[in-house]
Amino acid sequence: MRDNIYANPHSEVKDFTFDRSVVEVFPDMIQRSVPGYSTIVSSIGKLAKQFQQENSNIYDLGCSLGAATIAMRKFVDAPNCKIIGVDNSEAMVERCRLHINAFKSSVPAEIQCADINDIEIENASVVVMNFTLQFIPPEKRRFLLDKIYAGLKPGGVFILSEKFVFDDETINDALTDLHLDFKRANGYSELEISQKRSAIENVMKIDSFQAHIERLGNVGFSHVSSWYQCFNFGSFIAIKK
Ligand SMILES: Nc1ncnc2c1ncn2[C@@H]1O[C@H](C[S@+](CC[C@H]([NH3+])C(=O)[O-])CC(=O)[O-])[C@@H](O)[C@H]1O
Ligand SMILES: O=C(O)C(=O)Cc1ccccc1
Repeated sequence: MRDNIYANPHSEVKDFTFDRSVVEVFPDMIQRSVPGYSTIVSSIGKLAKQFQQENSNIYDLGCSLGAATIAMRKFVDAPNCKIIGVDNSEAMVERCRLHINAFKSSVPAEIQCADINDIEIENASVVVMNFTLQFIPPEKRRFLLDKIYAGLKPGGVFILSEKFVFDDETINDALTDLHLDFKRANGYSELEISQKRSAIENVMKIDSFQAHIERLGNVGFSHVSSWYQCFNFGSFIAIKK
């Protein structure tokens, strides 16, 4: 279904939530809003194959409808690997379970409805946060990343995709303009762009590209790099020694 949630004027633009109305249009919304999304999702599947370890867990934190989980199930083939998807939106989890069950795979996948700040991360070869950290309160991010690092096995990988702000204002303006043109080219009106920006401004707090790199190093990851960027969106890999 086409995302037209902000196509008409809202008398009051409420803070964005991943409710049932968003779930209904989510594939369209994220495809038309996040540049490079489908490339990132399919590559996450290939990265999971590169870093999979037998007898381990693979986490998809903030899984939404399970796009990254489904991509990983296509590539993961190590013995006794289980994918654990977690999301705190009941509407997302309900629909995600239907999506996962619609794809035949020998890789077990379990979808939990929970707050990722409250769950255990253990025996992990791969942890994915595909555009999720930006919705976690900033003061909770470091503790969550420390938990992810502690729960990863040696040689494990953390894959983190985010929207970025850039410290250099000239660069930030240029890449933001490219993103807005991307949305316009995908059929969003100025009204939709403006109302969506208002809806997410209190609930989606983005960090700088540099802050992500520095924090991942401070958390303890031995190898950290950006592996994909499209305008002001992109993805990092961080590998535990
Ligand atoms: N504290 C939390 N605990 C659990 N889930 C949360 C929390 N906060 C937010 N979420 C969930 O994180 C997801 C963010 S969307 C991820 C896309 C997906 N990864 C994809 O690859 O398609 C990104 C976007 O829409 O831009 C939503 O499903 C929230 O319910
Ligand atoms: O950054 C934006 O302009 C977005 O629209 C990102 C987004 C995509 C999907 C759900 C919430 C936010």
